[in-house]
Order: sequence, then C-alpha cells, then structure tokens
Amino acid sequence: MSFLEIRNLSKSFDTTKVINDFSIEIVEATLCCLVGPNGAGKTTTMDLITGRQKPTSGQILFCNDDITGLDEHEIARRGIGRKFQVPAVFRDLTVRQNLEVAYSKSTSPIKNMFRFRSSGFAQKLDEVAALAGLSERLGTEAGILSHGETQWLEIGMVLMQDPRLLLLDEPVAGMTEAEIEKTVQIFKGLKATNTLVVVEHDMAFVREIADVVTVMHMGTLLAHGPIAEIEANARVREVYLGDAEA
Ligand SMILES: Nc1ncnc2c1ncn2[C@@H]1O[C@H](COP(=O)(O)OP(=O)(O)OP(=O)(O)O)[C@@H](O)[C@H]1O
Repeated sequence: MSFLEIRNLSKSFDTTKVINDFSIEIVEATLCCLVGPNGAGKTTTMDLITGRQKPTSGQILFCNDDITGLDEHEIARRGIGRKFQVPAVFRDLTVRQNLEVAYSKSTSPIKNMFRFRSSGFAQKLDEVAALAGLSERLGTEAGILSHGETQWLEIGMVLMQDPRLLLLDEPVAGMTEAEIEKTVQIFKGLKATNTLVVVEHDMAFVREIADVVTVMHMGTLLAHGPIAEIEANARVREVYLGDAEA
C-alpha cells in the first residue's frame, strides 16, 4: 500500500504556475526532507497536502484514499498533522496543559473529562513529553520556554493528536547550535514511530535526520533519494547546494 502519493500535482496563482507536474511517493515510517531554494514551492506543496490550498490539477492519495481538494479539517481528521514555523502555544498555560489542550482538540469534551483522568492518557502525555524532550518542563508556563523548547512543545502538541503523517515547516529555524543538536536527537526518536515530511533549509540538520531527500526547483521535482545521492547530483549542486555553499 502506498502511504502518501502525490501525482502530477500543479498549482497556479492567477497565471503563475508555482507547482508544475510534481510527483513523489512518501514511504511509511521514513523521514523525508523537502529542500530547495527560496520560492521552489515547498510551503505550497505542504499547503496542498494539508488542504490549506486546493490544487489546480493532479492528485494526492493518502493510504490509498484520494484526499485531493478535501477541507483542511477533514485531512487533519484523517491523520495528517502539521507544525508551522511560527509557534502557536498557549503562553499562560503550562507545558502539561498545552499538551492536554492539543489532545482535547481531537476528541469530544465529554470524552476528555474521563480521558484526562485515565492512566492511559497520563502515560500518553508522559511518552509525548519524553519524545519532545520536555519531561522536566511539564509544570513550566509555556511563555517562559526558550525558542527551542517552544518548538518542541509544538511538536508534542501535534503528536498528542496521534497523526499518521507529521509535516513540519523549518523546525530548527532560529535555534541555537545546542538546540539544533537536541532537535536532532528528538527527530531520531520521532523517526522510530512516525512518518515525517520536514521542510528545511539547514543542510547540516538534513544530513543528520533524513532517510530520503526531495529537492524542488521552480515547482518541479529536481531529485529524490538518499542524502549522499542528492549531494552528489550535479544538477542539485548547481541550482541549490552550490548556491547554499557560495
Ligand atoms: N498565495 C499566493 N499567491 C501568489 N503567489 C504565491 C502564493 N503563495 C506562494 N506564491 C508564490 O509561489 C512560489 C512558491 O512559494 P513557496 O512559499 O511555496 O516556496 P518555498 O519553497 O516554500 O520558499 P521559501 O523557502 O522561501 O519558504 C513563490 O514564487 C511565491 O511567491
């Protein structure tokens, strides 16, 4: 069964084609990094997968179901979770309360009254906090977390909703070296049990975490494969890595 399949996807804004006949397949239980120069179409692709934007043509299949053009909430309900670059945590609530709120978004209030008290829920919250590197910060108000910790909390909040596929926009942007190192460890943990697509510019980070790398250029697929293959690809070096290293 194919997990996520994008077939001949195109998206135009007015007369400008920003995604042009783009096709890829994401395999379950892998971490794929989506890279490419500014304006390549990475964010638009994530928007199309999550229903934030509607494609002009093409198809998106998730676990063999055609999800093309479905509403954002319906796609989220089917198990595609997304963490944006700008965090949206509740600053006055503790880390624990933020995780509880995130969980409650995916269930009914009545169910939550019982679930918050159940030992299964407590275990889940502890597991997510450990995965996100926040076990020691559960009682801390989100407003005083560092930038890195806030990003990890957001990852935890998406995980509380049990996504089958997790999409992340530039998770290490603005982080210190130490925070990036810890984020590498967090992603290595996430990879064990999740399927992830990560848009990222930081190639050192990509090298550490990616199973497979997809390179976009001007809305098209330039290359898709293991990082070593991508870095050796002459065309990729010319349009992207060459630029980044220059
Ligand atoms: N709503 C919109 N209306 C018109 N053009 C848009 C819209 N959204 C994106 N674009 C254009 O589509 C192209 C792709 O943008 P996109 O944000 O997907 O690229 P990106 O690869 O994510 O870039 P970056 O790395 O800078 O975030 C750009 O030329 C952008 O200006």
